[in-house]
Amino acid sequence: MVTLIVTCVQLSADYQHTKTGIDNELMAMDLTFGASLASSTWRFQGDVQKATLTGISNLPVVTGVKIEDPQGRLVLALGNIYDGNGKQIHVDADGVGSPVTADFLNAAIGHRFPILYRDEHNVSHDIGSWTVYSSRHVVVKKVAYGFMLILINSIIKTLVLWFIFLYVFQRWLGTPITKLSSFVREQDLNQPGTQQDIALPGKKQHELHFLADAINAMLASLRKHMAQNRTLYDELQQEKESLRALNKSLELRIAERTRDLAQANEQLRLLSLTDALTGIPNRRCFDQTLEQEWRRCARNGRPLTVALFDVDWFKHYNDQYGHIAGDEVLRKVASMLQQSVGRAGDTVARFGGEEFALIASDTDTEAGLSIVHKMCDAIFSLHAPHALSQFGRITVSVGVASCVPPAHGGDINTLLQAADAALYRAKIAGRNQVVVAE
Ligand SMILES: Nc1nc2c(ncn2[C@@H]2O[C@H](COP(=O)(O)OP(=O)(O)OP(=O)(O)O)[C@@H](O)[C@H]2O)c(=O)[nH]1
Repeated sequence: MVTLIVTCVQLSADYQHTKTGIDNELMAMDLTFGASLASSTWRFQGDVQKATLTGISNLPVVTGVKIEDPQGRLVLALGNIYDGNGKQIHVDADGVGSPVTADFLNAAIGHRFPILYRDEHNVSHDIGSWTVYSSRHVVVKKVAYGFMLILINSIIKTLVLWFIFLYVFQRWLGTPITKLSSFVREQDLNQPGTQQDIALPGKKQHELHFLADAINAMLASLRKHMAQNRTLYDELQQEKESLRALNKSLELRIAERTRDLAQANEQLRLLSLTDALTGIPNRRCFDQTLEQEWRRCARNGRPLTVALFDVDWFKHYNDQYGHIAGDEVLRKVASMLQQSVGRAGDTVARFGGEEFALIASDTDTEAGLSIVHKMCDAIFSLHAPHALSQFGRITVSVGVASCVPPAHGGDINTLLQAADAALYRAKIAGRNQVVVAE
């Protein structure tokens, strides 16, 4: 671009210089041809005039020439001239004029000179004027050659400068920058032990050496931080492993504790349903079992029998043998009652105090009586001495009640009350006997 601008400036100056030169040449023509033209015009020597004009028009800088009389009328012309109307025309050797296309290059530069003839008395006569023309085309043609030289010169200079610049750039900048970028690209900070620095050739005196030093420092810092990160990462992994192990052991302990808790709950549940003194189901268990069996028999339309056992004259027994002995008897009675029930589904429970109860599902009165008698016989067979009893041993009175629970409604308490009423009657009737509810 700079070359182009410089060339244009140079060309413009050259154009102006050439134009001035042509102007000067045209101006000087009057000195050369003025006298000849004045003489031939004064003497009306048309041939000489024409020959002179042909000679003038053959000059390289001249494009046209014309002679006019003192009144401004065209006398003789050759080449491109302006006529009396100011129009540009071309006059050939035969004096025939033809119009010329007006354009920038054809625009004529003319110089008009008076034709003065000095006679033998040294008197000056104005006998007309002559005008010589050149054009921009002539100037451009002259300049073109110079322009070509200037252009070629500029191109060669530019190319040489470019090659020098490229060589210097490549030698001092391109190669080191490529080396630096390859070095940075090849660095793998995740590979410990590949530590190396970059060193540029030459003395450390220009910016690229400073850049290389900065890159080396930066990489050293990055490597140091990466090593620290790796150590931290390893520590974190170890922490993670130990946490995982801890978590696993905690899970095992929780599972163990959960199992223990479930066992403890089960034990508690069993304890809450077991009578502490005798080890057989307690009153709560009796109530739950009776309710379940009541519903089951109601669904199946099956009979259900309940029996209430009460140890006879037990207050007297306690009084006679002591409370601890009384506890022992209660344990024996409970154990015997439980052992003597026929089926696994029958439930014997401590009803409260010295009272026990039997639940026999799918059992009518007759079958229930059979079981109850068997149980009473077992108690009687214990031969547990009771000095204050008329039977001399521990006996029980029993009230038995049976029903088929209704599918809807019905009241368990009614059945229990019936059994209790039967038990009361057994007591009234003399004890050690079984009474069936009415
Ligand atoms: N040793 C002992 N005695 C108990 C227990 N529970 C209740 N008793 C006693 O059992 C006795 C029951 O007496 P009562 O209700 O008068 O009846 P009974 O003396 O058996 O007379 P009848 O039932 O009419 O034959 C009371 O003295 C209670 O203290 C117990 O767990 N252990």
